Amino acid sequence: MASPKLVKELLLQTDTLTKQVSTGDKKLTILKDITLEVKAGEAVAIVGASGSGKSTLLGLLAGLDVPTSGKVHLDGTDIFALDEDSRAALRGKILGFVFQSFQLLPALTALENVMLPLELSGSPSADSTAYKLLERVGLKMRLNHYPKQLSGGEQQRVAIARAFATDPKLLLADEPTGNLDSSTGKQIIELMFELNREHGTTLVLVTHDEELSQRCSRQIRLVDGMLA
Ligand SMILES: Nc1ncnc2c1ncn2[C@@H]1O[C@H](COP(=O)(O)OP(=O)(O)OP(=O)(O)O)[C@@H](O)[C@H]1O
Repeated sequence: MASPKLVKELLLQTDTLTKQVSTGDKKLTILKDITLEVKAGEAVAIVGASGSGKSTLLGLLAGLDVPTSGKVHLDGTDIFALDEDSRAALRGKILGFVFQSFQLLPALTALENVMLPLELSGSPSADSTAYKLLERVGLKMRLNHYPKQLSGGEQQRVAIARAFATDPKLLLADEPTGNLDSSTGKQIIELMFELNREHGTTLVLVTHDEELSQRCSRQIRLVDGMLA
């Protein structure tokens, strides 16, 4: 049993996390024996060549995918000891996500996209919180635009506002600058780190972007599914 102090300092902990998939009659090991720790407030980059297992690891850290063996402790909870509903509830409480492809809901406006996680978590002031966040990311003039009416950088700013809406302890991002030109990418990096400082959010980012990985306090490198 972890001590209360350990639980407070370690936000994320994995123990010999392994992921295998069946391809035809063969078993492919995508991740092998990943043991790592992330402390509250850290900004950590997961780096490595294409196919090294970065996105798979992020999916396991979020509890969106299930490991073949090993454990993930999130804020002191063994997430794979929970049933799916409890895991989803914990995710809603603790995690925010930013994806390479933004993943905004196309039928909702920018404001409605940011309001959604707030409404799902029962926030009584979803609209004013979402408004303030969109103002914070410089999109006050785009509240009622649909995703297709926004540029890539604007869509990613909405996605970041949405990810921070529930004030998550941990923000997971998969190639957040991957689909953006370099100057828009720089703005997105600045924004994430500003919000990281303002909210004290822990960041775990998968990235190929050298500038983004160097901004993080630590890099975790994967080589063929193993920690380098
Ligand atoms: N469901 C699956 N079935 C078979 N192979 C898979 C599956 N999921 C992932 N893989 C393989 O596992 C490896 C790791 O994939 P993953 O997407 O985690 O890599 P990555 O490091 O994020 O790559 P990239 O930087 O190109 O996005 C790849 O070779 C991929 O083809």
